[in-house]
Amino acid sequence: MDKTDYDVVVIGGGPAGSAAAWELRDRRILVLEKTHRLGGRLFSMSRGDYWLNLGGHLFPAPGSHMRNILHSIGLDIIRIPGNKFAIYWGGKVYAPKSVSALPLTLAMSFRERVSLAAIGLRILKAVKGWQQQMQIVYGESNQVRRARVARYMSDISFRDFIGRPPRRVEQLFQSAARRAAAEMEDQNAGVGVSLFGAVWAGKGDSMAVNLNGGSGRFGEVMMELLGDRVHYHASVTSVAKTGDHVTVTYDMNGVSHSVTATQVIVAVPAYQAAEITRDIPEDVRATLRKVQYGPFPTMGIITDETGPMPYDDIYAITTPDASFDMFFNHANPLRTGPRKPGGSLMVYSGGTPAREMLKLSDEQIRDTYLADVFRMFPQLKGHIKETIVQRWEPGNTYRPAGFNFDPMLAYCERDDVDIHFAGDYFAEIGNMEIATGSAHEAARRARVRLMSRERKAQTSRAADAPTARSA
Ligand SMILES: Cc1cc2nc3c(=O)[nH]c(=O)nc-3n(C[C@H](O)[C@H](O)[C@H](O)COP(=O)(O)OP(=O)(O)OC[C@H]3O[C@@H](n4cnc5c(N)ncnc54)[C@H](O)[C@@H]3O)c2cc1C
Repeated sequence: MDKTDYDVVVIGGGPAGSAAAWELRDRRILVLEKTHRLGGRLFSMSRGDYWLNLGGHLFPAPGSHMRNILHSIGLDIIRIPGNKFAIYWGGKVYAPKSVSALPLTLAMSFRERVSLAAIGLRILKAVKGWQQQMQIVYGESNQVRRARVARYMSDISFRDFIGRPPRRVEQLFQSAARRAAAEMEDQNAGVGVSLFGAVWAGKGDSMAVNLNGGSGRFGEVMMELLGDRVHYHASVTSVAKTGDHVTVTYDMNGVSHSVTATQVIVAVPAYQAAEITRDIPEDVRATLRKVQYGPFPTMGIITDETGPMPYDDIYAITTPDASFDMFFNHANPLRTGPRKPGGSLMVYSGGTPAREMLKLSDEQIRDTYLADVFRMFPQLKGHIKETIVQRWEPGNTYRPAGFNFDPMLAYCERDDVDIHFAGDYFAEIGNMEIATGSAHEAARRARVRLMSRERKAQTSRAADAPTARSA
């Protein structure tokens, strides 16, 4: 085996690429990241007592890959005490103690109430089924478990599952479903159900924590720890097998570079992986191309109010009556002692409204979003200190009804490949846990393959070496 420049080259420095690199840090590694930072779609910026959040923010439960990595790189999580299923409806914010109280509390007609309760019961039953699929079965690999969860209610769309309720009820579910970055028609029923399952699990709520200091801390600390093993502004254009190694070509500051590696982990969104990776089976490339993503225009807001606000005890509000679908109060986890002045909010849209919103300029997006923020909370007028609009394309990945990911799963089972894949598209809906979990598996496969090739090289060197007698 000829010596390559690196044992492993990791492409993309989002949660998946950073996690893979961290796991393989004892090896000769190189991370190629096309932007100036690590963290990908986890992104926040420190602002005094608060942080301005622009990307992913809800972190998974103890025992998850993400939590294990946070622990090993010395980052703390903080609990989110606030309500996560509040609704802005007919000009009022409803934040009942239990999600089951919503059909009884929202102002609506009798017909709408009955419809909302009936769909709610059906979703609750489906969430129970989803939770069963999520259970860990001893002896089962993570990949098999994930594939099982992804197949849950994957044959029909969320729209078919919900049916055609009265218009106002439909708007409510439409807005909630857009957290998957897609309309109800476009995502399968399992995706929609998992969205409700993540926040509707009572004490077992699987997403009840934030990263202290903001989700951007993940990438910032990874940048410090991985140091010069990362090249920034390095946009990979090709990953190709050359003899017994892999050649990675990338553009950096307008100059084309090439490096060789024994193993490569491709940790970029699926459609980009399909474009840059040569020498993979055509059914795997076709599967990567079919993975769906929807955009998320997001706006982070720093406020400078000096007294309490009506949303202080709320973390998330679904907003069917606004130009955005979700409103988040990122200061909620910090409202434990005396209330400090100021705050941090975020709003975003998904699905069709997100695509429409992205046709506007940043200023137009800001003005449209702010008009609705003021309609919800007029107390905020005169207290907006800073806004930043972020255009996430891709925003999130989701699976449509009938999507078949089996070619990629079969490829991952093979023990004769040197190009591995990781990313949030390994699940029915994208999230940081899938990104880091699939990265852990890709890193393990790369390490096994490296070790086996090193053993083979050692054996052949030993066989070639002249023995004492023949010498
Ligand atoms: C607004 C928003 C809210 C979200 N909320 C949550 C949440 O609360 N909880 C949760 O778990 N998830 C959430 N997510 C999803 C989560 O952020 C993603 O699932 C996660 O970031 C995916 O990680 P990844 O590494 O697979 O991809 P990414 O984060 O997209 O990282 C990919 C990296 O690859 C780089 N790259 C791309 N192409 C190339 C190339 N050719 N060469 C070199 N580098 C390249 C990119 O610059 C990027 O850094 C949210 C996402 C958004 C946008």
